[in-house]
Amino acid sequence: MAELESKGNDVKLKLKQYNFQTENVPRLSYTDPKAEKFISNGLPVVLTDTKLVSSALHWDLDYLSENMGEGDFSVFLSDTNKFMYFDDKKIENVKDFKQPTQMIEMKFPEFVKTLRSYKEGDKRLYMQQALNDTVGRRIVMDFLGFNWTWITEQQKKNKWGPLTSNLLLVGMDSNITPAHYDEQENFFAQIKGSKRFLLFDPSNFECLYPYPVYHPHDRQSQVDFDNPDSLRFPKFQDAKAYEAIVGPGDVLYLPMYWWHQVESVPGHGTVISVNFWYKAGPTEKVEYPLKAHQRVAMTRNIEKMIIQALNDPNEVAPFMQAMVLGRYT
Ligand SMILES: C[C@@H](CC(=O)O)C(=O)C(=O)O
Ligand SMILES: [Zn+2]
Repeated sequence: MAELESKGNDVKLKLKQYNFQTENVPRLSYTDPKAEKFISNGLPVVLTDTKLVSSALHWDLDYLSENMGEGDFSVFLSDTNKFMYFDDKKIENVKDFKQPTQMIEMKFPEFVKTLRSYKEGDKRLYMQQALNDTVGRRIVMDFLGFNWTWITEQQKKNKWGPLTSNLLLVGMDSNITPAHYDEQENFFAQIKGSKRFLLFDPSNFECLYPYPVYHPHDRQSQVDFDNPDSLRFPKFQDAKAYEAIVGPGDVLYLPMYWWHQVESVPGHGTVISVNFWYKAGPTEKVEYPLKAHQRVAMTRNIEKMIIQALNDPNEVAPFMQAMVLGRYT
């Protein structure tokens, strides 16, 4: 991370500038009592010395090519540098849905070859694959070398559910995962290169205008950060952003329901990360006023009920308008 800090201003210059204000996410040692407090309060924090993935800091394209085994890896192709997630099981709900990316299965060496032969104008690539037991022995040893003692202690202390997956992310610098939220707790470990996170707490729901729950882009923001439509999304200008730049060895605690846009910092070549997604813990006792993430969960449940009851996504908006317009507005 020091290398990145020494170029602090350059990095800022290379990073896209947006019109919302940003505040820095704290960078703390995991031994700092404040760090544990942030995690237990569901607030983002960058932990600088957990050694969570120290056993993988030597990972690079050649090493992974030799040791990732014979399995297939999901590689997303995009005509732009944006890789917006979509749920293909929901495509049937939206007429003429335009897939923003194509996903192809590749062996790791083939992915590396394609990545290395990339030239301007080609489709950009982003591999996103949950680690599984098809990987080679060396990767297994590296994986077993993760700091499971610390992270399992965090899981227990915060009463999270089970670890659901470790997503391996291997992408080109400048790749962007547009703003979205996930319904799992996340320790995001950076291995090679750097990533900039723009984070928004769950109360920004009204400023980030997520797609409807039935939409393939459920949980993703409708707002194009590069060209926000202030007529359709007038509250976007009120969004309150936090910023974190993570480099090799850094771990970002990314709380469930927190919005994040993730930008691979230009000029660092291939960018490699592994995340640790944990199921939420048991629903805490409901206290009033409701917390923002509880309101988001409630909104989602109500939308799902209406979608199921009407059995036609096209009837949802008119139904909700009839319920609200002229009665609650
Ligand atoms: C996939 C990742 C974003 C990225 O690293 O491009 C993310 O959204 C997450 O870990 O929740
Ligand atoms: Zn995410």
